Amino acid sequence: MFKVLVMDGISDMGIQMLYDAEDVEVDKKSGLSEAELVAIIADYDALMVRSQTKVTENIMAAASKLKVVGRAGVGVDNIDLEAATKRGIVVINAPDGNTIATCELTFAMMMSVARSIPQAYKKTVGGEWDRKTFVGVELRNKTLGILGMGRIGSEVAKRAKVFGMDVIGYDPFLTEERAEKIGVRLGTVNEIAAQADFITVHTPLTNETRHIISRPQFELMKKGVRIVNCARGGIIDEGALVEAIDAGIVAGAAFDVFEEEPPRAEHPFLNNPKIIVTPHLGASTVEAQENVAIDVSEEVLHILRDQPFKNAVNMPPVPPTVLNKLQPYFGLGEHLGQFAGQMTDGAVNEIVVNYSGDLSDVDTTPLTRYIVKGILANQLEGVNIVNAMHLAKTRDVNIVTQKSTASKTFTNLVSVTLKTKNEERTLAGTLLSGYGERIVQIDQYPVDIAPQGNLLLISHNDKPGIIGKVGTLLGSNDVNIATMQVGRKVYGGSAIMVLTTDKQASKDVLDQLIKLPELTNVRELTLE
Ligand SMILES: NC(=O)C1=CN([C@@H]2O[C@H](COP(=O)(O)OP(=O)(O)OC[C@H]3O[C@@H](n4cnc5c(N)ncnc54)[C@H](O)[C@@H]3O)[C@@H](O)[C@H]2O)C=CC1
Ligand SMILES: O=C(O)CCC(=O)C(=O)O
Repeated sequence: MFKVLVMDGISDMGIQMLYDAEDVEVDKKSGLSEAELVAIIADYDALMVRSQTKVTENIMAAASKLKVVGRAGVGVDNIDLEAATKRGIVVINAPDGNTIATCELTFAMMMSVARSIPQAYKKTVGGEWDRKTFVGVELRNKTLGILGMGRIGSEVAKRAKVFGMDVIGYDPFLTEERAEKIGVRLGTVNEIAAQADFITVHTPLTNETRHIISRPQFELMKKGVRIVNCARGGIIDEGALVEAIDAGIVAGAAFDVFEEEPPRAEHPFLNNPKIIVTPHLGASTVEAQENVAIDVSEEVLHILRDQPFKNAVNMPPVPPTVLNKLQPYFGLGEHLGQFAGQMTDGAVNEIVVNYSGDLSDVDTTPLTRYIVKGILANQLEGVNIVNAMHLAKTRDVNIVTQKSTASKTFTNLVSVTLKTKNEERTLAGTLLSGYGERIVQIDQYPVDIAPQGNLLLISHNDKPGIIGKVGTLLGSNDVNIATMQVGRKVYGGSAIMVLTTDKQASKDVLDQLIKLPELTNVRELTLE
């Protein structure tokens, strides 16, 4: 039974599938301190949060069973990604579910700041009928500058066009073609600062975007500009904004997010009549909360059940077309890794993976993760596809990936070479239509083995009668042979024998085998 801890009031409707799952037990809690989470987290296989809970290194360190942290939203700045990656904990988010909600809040903020709606409301309910103070501006024919033209920024741009606005966008990843398609002009941050009547930001908070709008940009701005931030506190320099309002440059600002949340009672935004604020409500619609909770619940279930998942933040994204092509090979990759890892002794210095045929024209990094996971799992505990590359790097294992266009015999071939100080071993496998995974080469020997269960890998000198001797010895020790493969390059030379057996041979049986004079090496391998 998997235990899932759901924090921060994530929508019950959205997590219904977790309540319905027979292999999952859900605990809902909120407002726990770091120490309280540290005390209980070891019980849980999955943790789901919004932006309130900070998932820190201390919490991860105590989370001995935790496989996944699910963020019901976009930004993962409340989760220590490095700590998660180190421990093989997958961090997933729900990037699509709250786009429209946040875009619509941005628009609501833009219109509120254009017409001073919150200020007018406050006066009216206070008994004043003031029709002079609140003369606003229209959006039509105004220039909107958008920093960050991803999901939310693009949706804001579309709506702004319908309102008759001229839109300038800045995003290092926005191509001219895409900008043209959305009907947006490209501009630099400073061009936007100089030309816009409204500026809204929709980037993540990174080293590049922190204070991307600060004093030098405010100094370029037209008098009367209005500023909106529904992305992250810190993208716009809060102190510089207050100065620009006092200097009469900025006519109004609307902020949903703060450098420190919740803001201190004496925060300068909270008593400034030109600044309207909301408590990080961008994603707070019934629809968005349901969407993100459904998306995250689905992914959490996939991860707990060892099924493929897509929105991992601490692993590079895999485009669906690539994933479709690679997914059938994940099992083969892991088995090749497990096999290769158990074929060698001593520390691995280098792993060389060669992909040929069908796999040579796609980014095979996700498949390499499975291979490396299989190899390291022989030596280390807690290896998974999230931390496999990281663990290899921290152990100075060099990973080399090669591609060759065609294999002479197979339409696809994955070969793995492990180099240690003393040896170099190679293994190759393929996916055969109708037969599934096959190992087709061990070192220089051609073989045909299904990589599963218990295997005995025997090196021997090719002599008449050796197969009989091995069979008799195993039989007399009640080890039933399921399949047997023999490979050799030349008659009478060195050869290998690979047996699959119905149960593991005991240490005693292995000792008896190695005493047979024709055998030079015996290894038992277990593939999961
Ligand atoms: N207020 C709220 O409740 C919510 C806030 N957000 C915030 O909004 C942000 C944007 O969300 P999405 O549009 O879904 O993300 P997204 O990833 O689709 O878009 C972000 C865009 O920012 C661009 N970008 C990155 N660095 C940049 C830079 N230095 N200068 C200009 N552009 C840069 C990226 O290229 C990308 O196109 C999130 O990172 C999150 O922090 C998201 C949802 C709700
Ligand atoms: O969970 C929330 O309400 C915050 C949403 C947010 O900021 C995000 O998705 O990045």
